[in-house]
Amino acid sequence: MERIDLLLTGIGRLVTPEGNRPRCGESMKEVCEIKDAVIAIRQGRIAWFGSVNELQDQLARSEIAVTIDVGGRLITPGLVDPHTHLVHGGSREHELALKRSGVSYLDILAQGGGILHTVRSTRAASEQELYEKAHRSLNEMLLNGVTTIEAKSGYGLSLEAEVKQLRVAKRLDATHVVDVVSTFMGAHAVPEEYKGRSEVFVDAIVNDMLPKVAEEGLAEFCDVFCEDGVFSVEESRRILTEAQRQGLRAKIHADEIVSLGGAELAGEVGAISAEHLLAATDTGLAALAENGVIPVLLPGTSFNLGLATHARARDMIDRYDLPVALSTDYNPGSCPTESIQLIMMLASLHLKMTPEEILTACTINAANALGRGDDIGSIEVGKRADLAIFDAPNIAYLLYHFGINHTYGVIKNGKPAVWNRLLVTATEEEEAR
Ligand SMILES: N=CN[C@@H](CCC(=O)O)C(=O)O
Ligand SMILES: [Zn+2]
Repeated sequence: MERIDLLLTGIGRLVTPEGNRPRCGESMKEVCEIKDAVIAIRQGRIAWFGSVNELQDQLARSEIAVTIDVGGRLITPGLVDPHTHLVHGGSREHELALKRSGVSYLDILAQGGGILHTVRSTRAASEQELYEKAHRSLNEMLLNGVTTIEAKSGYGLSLEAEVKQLRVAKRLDATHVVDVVSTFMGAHAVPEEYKGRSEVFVDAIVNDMLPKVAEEGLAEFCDVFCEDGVFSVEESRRILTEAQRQGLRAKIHADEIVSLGGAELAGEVGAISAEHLLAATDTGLAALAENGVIPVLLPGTSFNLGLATHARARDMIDRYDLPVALSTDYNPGSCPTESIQLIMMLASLHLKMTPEEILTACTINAANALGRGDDIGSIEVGKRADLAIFDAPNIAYLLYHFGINHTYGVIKNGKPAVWNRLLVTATEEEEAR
């Protein structure tokens, strides 16, 4: 007899992209769909899955510890959110009136607000305060069906405060059921004490911060806000190549507002992903395609900033054969939402992506944007049993019925982490600490 720890039955529809690699262009639409499915889980991983009718022999040969009937619901891989600014202090609702009166995002930053406001709040917050705030956000994400996220630093902008943010992210990864992948983003803005001396701040990033982050293993990735008035292409190149030399993989906030050449740089340095890309040129998109860079699109940000333009997802998929990923960009300024389901709806509305493309973008392509395509991002034998269970008949319904949370349950590492819409793991482990 084959031992099975958990058997999920009564799956009305199982939908998943296939394989471990990023799904490019046309192939983003190809998902595997199984009606009346079952999933067997052993030691936190998928043992086997498929149509219940075709698995009768397998079922008869199994010794099943626990069976849960999911009542005809929809199951997908656990969603992956590959671009968040999870750990930060404070909030910025006071900037709402300014934004509504037409002051631009970059002007608010140039006036010492925006990211710099959050830098002041983050520096002033204790590690415990940052931890508790981020923990609440992680719960929201989990309740949305998310099982792995990326978290960037970049609101410390000093060695001490960046390390504080990254330590909080590490602690969350250890204590919270959602996996947290860390990115060092010391080059998020030039802090006030370095105003007009960005080259000196870049020296501090390269000579002081990066070595500390690399030595303590505080982050896997390094990101730079390559933008007009923030970090130039030359400065971004210097930081990212130095980060790569020290063992971190490159990510770039590229061509978000101005066509600066961030996408071209992403291609040149062989970044794992390039994010935003609203203003990316054709040359930039070609550079991503030629160098296997994953475009991570953040439609919540263009929506919340009230921009008339959106990232060219259709061109990326149809003309450049790119593997588009989607993310919340959760942060206190340009996109204060943890809701990946809202982002999925906006990807349908503004980016004109199909339901299948959106699922692929939020699972296997997002997993690859974090270098984790072999372990998560699809329902596959041997992969981690991270699953989202939705109160929906099919994936199109998730985009159609908007503004609500469709998640009924979440299975993380083979165990229920959300059930009947409620958190079931208040992480006993964490409480014991
Ligand atoms: N654009 C730069 N960074 C974030 C926003 C950070 C903030 O406004 O606090 C982003 O990805 O949108
Ligand atoms: Zn961002």
